[in-house]
Order: sequence, then C-alpha cells, then structure tokens
Amino acid sequence: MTPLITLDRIGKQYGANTALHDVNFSIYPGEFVALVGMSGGGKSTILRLIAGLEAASAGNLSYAGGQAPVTRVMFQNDRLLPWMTAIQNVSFHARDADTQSRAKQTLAAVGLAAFANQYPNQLSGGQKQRLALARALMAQPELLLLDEPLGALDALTRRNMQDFIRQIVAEQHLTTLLITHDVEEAARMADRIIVIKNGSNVYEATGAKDGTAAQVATVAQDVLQVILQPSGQAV
Ligand SMILES: Nc1ncnc2c1ncn2[C@@H]1O[C@H](COP(=O)(O)OP(=O)(O)OP(=O)(O)O)[C@@H](O)[C@H]1O
Repeated sequence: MTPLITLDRIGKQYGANTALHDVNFSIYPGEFVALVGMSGGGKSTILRLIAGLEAASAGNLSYAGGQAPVTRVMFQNDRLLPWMTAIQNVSFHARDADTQSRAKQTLAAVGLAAFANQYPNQLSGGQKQRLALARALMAQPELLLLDEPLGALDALTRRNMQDFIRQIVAEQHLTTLLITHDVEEAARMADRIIVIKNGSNVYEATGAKDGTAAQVATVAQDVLQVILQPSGQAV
C-alpha cells in the first residue's frame, strides 16, 4: 500500500536549537498512528510540519499522488467561537449549499444534535471537545491531526472520548495522527505507536485498540519503558 505521507530524514532547527533530526516514518491510508514521548521531544513540531504550518529544515515530506493531503487539527484548547452557536461553529469554514445539512449530520455524528443552538459556554468540557471534533470533521480531512485533544478533560470523560473518537474514526475510515503524553491512551486508540525522543522517532509498537485491558496495559508499559530510558542508551 502506498503511504499517505512519508517523513524522510526530517530535521527542524529553531536557530541553534535542534527540535527534530532524522525523523523517519510513514502513515498509511486508514491507519491510526499515535506519537508519544516526553514534553519537548518534538511531537508538536512534527504535527505542524505535516499540517503544512511550518517547513522542515532538512529532509523530505512526500505524499501519495504528490499533493499534500487535506489536514485538520483538533487541539486541546480548540478556539471555539464563543459568540457562535454549536452549528455555526461547525459550518463556519464551508459555505456551500449543503453546508447546513452536513453540519447537522456532523453534529449528530458527535452526539450533539440536541445542542445545535447552544453556545460553547453552555456546553460541558467533553461536549466542547466533541464540537471541536465536529468542526475538524466538517472539512472532510484526508488526515485528521489530534494534538493532545483530551488533555484538559477529567479522567472519566477522557476515557469516554477515547472510545468515542476511535469509533467515529473507524466509521468514517479516517486516517488519523494523535499526539498524546498518555501511553495508555495511545495503546487504547492507535494501530501503531511511535515514540518520539530528543527529536527523533526511536521506537515503534503495535497498539492494542481492540485488546483487553491487560493487553492495553502491556503495550503501555512497553512504550513507557522506552520513553523513560535515559537518553544515550540504545533502544
Ligand atoms: N517556535 C519555536 N521556536 C523555538 N523553539 C521551538 C519552537 N517550537 C518548538 N521549539 C522547540 O522544539 C523542541 C520540540 O518542541 P515540541 O513542542 O515539538 O515538543 P513536544 O514533544 O510536542 O512537547 P509537548 O508535549 O510539551 O507539547 C523543544 O526544544 C522546543 O523548545
């Protein structure tokens, strides 16, 4: 299968600071990939390069068909527009004739059909993140980018949202890249987990997304061990 996107020896400098060096991995159509690692390791920088928000300093980003895929990012603190209702927030970007009906469908898909006319401050934290997801889905991205989307939620809501996102991504056959600090979240949601450490991809593991709690815990433990290994040590 041809990868949707391939990062080949990608590097990124910010002045004298090397954020990334020698990043190599591909994302295949329909895959759910999680990037995990310590703060400052380079995960968000990779996401920004893939989203086309910044250019790499070295290496090559290549795409199936030669053209960058349409991406949308859902962030932890997505800036929902407070003066617009839920449905207005969702239909904001696209203005074609069927936008309203598609916005309604998308709100329904994320379980917010009954909240279409509420404002963001009338929604719970979990509902706000569902709305942020709906907004990203409206763009029909070829690659959905999730940057710590559940970091601000309480543990129970976070758990529910993990299952929810996984379900919606499977239903819509979306190719997805998730950034998270939470190795259990990665193990529970992803097909493949890539550990980013000191600016490079150092390890890969298979996720346990349809696995038992014990299988999720085993994968998470394995990945955590790599993350916590002192740098300089071979992995
Ligand atoms: N705009 C910038 N200017 C200068 N340095 C930057 C910039 N963005 C990131 N960096 C640096 O690049 C490195 C990687 O940062 P990045 O945010 O990608 O890591 P991260 O793994 O996503 O961390 P976190 O999990 O805390 O978001 C860090 O050393 C950071 O200080």
